[in-house]
Amino acid sequence: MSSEPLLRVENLKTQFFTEAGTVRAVDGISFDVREGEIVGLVGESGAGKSVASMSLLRLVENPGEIVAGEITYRGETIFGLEEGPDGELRERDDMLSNEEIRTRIRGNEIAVIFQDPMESLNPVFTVGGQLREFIELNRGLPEDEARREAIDMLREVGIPDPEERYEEYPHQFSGGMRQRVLIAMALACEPSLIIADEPTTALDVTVEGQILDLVDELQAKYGTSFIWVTHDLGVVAEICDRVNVMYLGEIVEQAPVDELFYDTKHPYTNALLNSIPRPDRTVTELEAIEGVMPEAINPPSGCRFHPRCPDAREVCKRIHPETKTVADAAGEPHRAACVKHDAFDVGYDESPPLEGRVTGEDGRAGDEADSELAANPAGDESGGEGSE
Ligand SMILES: Nc1ncnc2c1ncn2[C@@H]1O[C@H](COP(=O)(O)OP(=O)(O)OP(=O)(O)O)[C@@H](O)[C@H]1O
Ligand code: NI
Repeated sequence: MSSEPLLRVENLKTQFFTEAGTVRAVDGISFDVREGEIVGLVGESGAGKSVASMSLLRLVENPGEIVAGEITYRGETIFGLEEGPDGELRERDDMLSNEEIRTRIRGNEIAVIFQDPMESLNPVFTVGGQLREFIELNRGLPEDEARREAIDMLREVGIPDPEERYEEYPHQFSGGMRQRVLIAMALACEPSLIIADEPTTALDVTVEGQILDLVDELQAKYGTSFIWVTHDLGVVAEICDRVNVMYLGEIVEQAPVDELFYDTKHPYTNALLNSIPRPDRTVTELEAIEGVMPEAINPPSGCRFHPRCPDAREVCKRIHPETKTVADAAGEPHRAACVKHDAFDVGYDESPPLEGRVTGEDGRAGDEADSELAANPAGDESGGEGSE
């Protein structure tokens, strides 16, 4: 906490202006990444994880736009707005130009790894050739030196016989090996930060485990910081130091990884945890999270999670909670956006449970509600996960 973080994101908002309405994909998130740590960005599909990641390098495309917030990397402004003389918001003078982002930051300082290596690798060129060219362009090395470096990098990420594999094409590599190539490419310019957007999601569990081990190893060796995007809390447990849980464009819980798992403060995180297998729990059946995530065009009033939340009360429909520090996690703030915590003091304890909710043994009812609906706290927003 003492030194300035590597990357600081404050109140970032990114929206898509579509015919159906404004999609508030990222809606005021704040987090930071320190030197040498792996920070998780976790949440269900549509939570805004990828849009947040793309925003960090100003890669959001039309009809999307960053509309608010500040992104600072090593004291430099990647994004920042100020009020102009006409009262309108305008980009700050000290904001890096597109040219500076492209030549100085992207790849060299902050690299990105995406889920699908085939999108990042060109099928008609050899793997080695692509890596070599990337190194030549970004590090200004002569061809033979870049070639040696590329082979070293392939070896470094655990590709056997790198000299021979250098000459092969992407389709000759397995999914896991392709992902290793992308990691090599990301590492090639020795960036300080790598943003990895679900890079292991398409892989089988064993290969995923190997890649995560590799990342752990490389992270320790190079001291690279990572932002690791995933919907999988199992992955988070394996590699992250600190975690941000996203729901409908917002960060609803933020904590060091152990605190997130063992002292969970947000019901959504709890629901996510209940939906994965855990070695320290004997669950016979995995619980699916009730309901589906609503659209980011028209988010629910109050707490956006309230229609699916087992702890929701009337007050949750009205009050939109900011993310606040609700506990101390060994000197680190443990933050959550849920009014059931004392830090909010908005009358949660006195507030009646939401109408039509199953609240326990006595709350069952609603005469015309059939058993399926009554068993589903999310009511008509249900994704059809009725238990019987
Ligand atoms: N080009 C676009 N135009 C309109 N809406 C978009 C666009 N890209 C993303 N969105 C919307 O922004 C929201 C966040 O999407 P995002 O891809 O960041 O989710 P995610 O958390 O990465 O999900 P996933 O796990 O499926 O990758 C979603 O509601 C999505 O529909
Ligand atoms: Ni995504």
